[in-house]
Amino acid sequence: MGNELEFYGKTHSPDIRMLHDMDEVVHDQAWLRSQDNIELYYMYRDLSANGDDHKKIVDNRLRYDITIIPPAMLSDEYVKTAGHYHPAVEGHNLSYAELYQVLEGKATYLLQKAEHGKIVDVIVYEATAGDLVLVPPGYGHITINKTQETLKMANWVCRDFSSLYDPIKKLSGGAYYLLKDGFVKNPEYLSVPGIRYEEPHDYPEAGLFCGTDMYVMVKEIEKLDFLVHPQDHPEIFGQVISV
Ligand SMILES: O=P(O)(O)OC[C@H]1O[C@](O)(CO)[C@@H](O)[C@@H]1O
Repeated sequence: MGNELEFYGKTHSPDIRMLHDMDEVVHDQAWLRSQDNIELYYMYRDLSANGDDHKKIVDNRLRYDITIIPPAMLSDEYVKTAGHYHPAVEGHNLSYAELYQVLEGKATYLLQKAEHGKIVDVIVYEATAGDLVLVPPGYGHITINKTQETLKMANWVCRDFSSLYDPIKKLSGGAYYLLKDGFVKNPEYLSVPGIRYEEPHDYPEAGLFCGTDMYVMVKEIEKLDFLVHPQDHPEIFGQVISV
């Protein structure tokens, strides 16, 4: 109770990520073991403004979610999502992408690309309200709220797959932890490159612009096909795929 979200006049209840759902990925394990199982963040999945929109979204194999992450410290670490990768699109060695937009507050997005068991790229985006961040194929991702404000963000993603949590759980979290003093490498990873900091930007090829509520893409939903068929969209993924 008390965590409902209003979206276009309808009330939605969240899935709640609890602290002990995150046992494997929290930096301070001694602290974690002494803690009660508190609520960390709230996921409102498969939202739509009305039945027509919902049909369009489902017919196009998409999903629109909102996630709310209140400020919190996990001992010395800023609150974050559990983190996951996406599976490969059937018949291709390219995994599904995902598009985020910050609605309120500020987000730190950590993206990491694994190849043959090694991390070959780490990107961090600092995003504020209106900013878009695309998680390209091949990248696992974690969202961190390092502020004192609640973070509210939305995502568009293909609805036909389950996220892969094990690769990040097995290595006790992402390639870096964001602690009070800044990013520190996770020693469980054998070799990790330095962080590349990138700025959120528009994706004009897909009609996506920072500052415009990306839910409105439901009106031209075919432009989000790059989330369902990334292999057909070198105009969006050409550069990142070749990193
Ligand atoms: O699944 P995690 O790593 O807890 O992250 C939660 C986020 O992932 C999503 O499931 C989409 O990837 C969102 O609903 C939510 O923002």
